[in-house]
Amino acid sequence: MTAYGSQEMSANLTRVLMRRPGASLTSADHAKWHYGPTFDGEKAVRQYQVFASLVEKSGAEILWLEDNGDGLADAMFTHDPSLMTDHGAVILNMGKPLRVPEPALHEAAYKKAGIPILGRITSPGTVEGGDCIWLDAETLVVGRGVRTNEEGITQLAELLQPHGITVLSYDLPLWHGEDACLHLMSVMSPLSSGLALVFAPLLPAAFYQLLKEWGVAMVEAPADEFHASNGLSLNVLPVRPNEVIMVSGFPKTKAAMEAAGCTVTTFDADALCIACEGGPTCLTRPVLRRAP
Ligand SMILES: NC(=O)NCCC[C@H](N)C(=O)O
Repeated sequence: MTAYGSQEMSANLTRVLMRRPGASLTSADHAKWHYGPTFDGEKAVRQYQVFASLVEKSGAEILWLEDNGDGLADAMFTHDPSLMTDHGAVILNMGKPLRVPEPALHEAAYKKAGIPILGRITSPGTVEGGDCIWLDAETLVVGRGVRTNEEGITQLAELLQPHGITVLSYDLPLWHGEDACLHLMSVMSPLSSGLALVFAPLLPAAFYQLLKEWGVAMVEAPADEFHASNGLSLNVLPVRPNEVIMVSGFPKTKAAMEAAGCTVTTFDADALCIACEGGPTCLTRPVLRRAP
């Protein structure tokens, strides 16, 4: 099956590229990878298994990349090295130097699956998938920050423009610095086409105004849980519109989404997501999202 296509963020998750963590993660030097004090490789692998079973249970087909000990601990965050469009995959170029080899793994997986490659971002351009959010199928919003630069955004816009896609870009704050991970998806998680979970204080102001103009209803992520989770309380994965998977331990954020009509499933991820700075969306690269 070669099905692909995804120019939206919350339609039914039908096919997804994921990498099971193994030796590369369990042997990772936490200081080198900027992993926090709750990092525990073996526990992270167990927590990942629970997460993967939730994705499987949602009905999505998983295309697996395996961790064969290549040392790429962050490669489990498959959201970032490529972007899927209705016209094929865009192979991105990483802003975090330790992650530079990862896009080649995605390219090989897509070729094996018979999914066409639409194009590539090349140096000095950088774009990471976590900085890209489809507002609608013709509008991609990109966060310019430590991981995604102006040259990368220009390349991406040129690649997508012939397909009728407009790229809008906004500056992200530095927040915890160049070594930490702050993507556009760190401050906004789409829940359905008209609803998003946001941490407004870190949203680019003009992007916040655009969301209001487009009539996107915003659920505010409670600040205390956002800070306590290193921002991961906000990173939630829709498997269907208004049906999401999130990290456990943040009841106020969960309740806020439920009050907005969402069904929320949680899993424990202190050693995996909180420590490694990436949540459920970051652990998945949607290959096909299909409207219900
Ligand atoms: N899309 C995301 O926010 N991905 C999280 C990636 C975390 C990883 N440790 C990184 O620093 O790139």
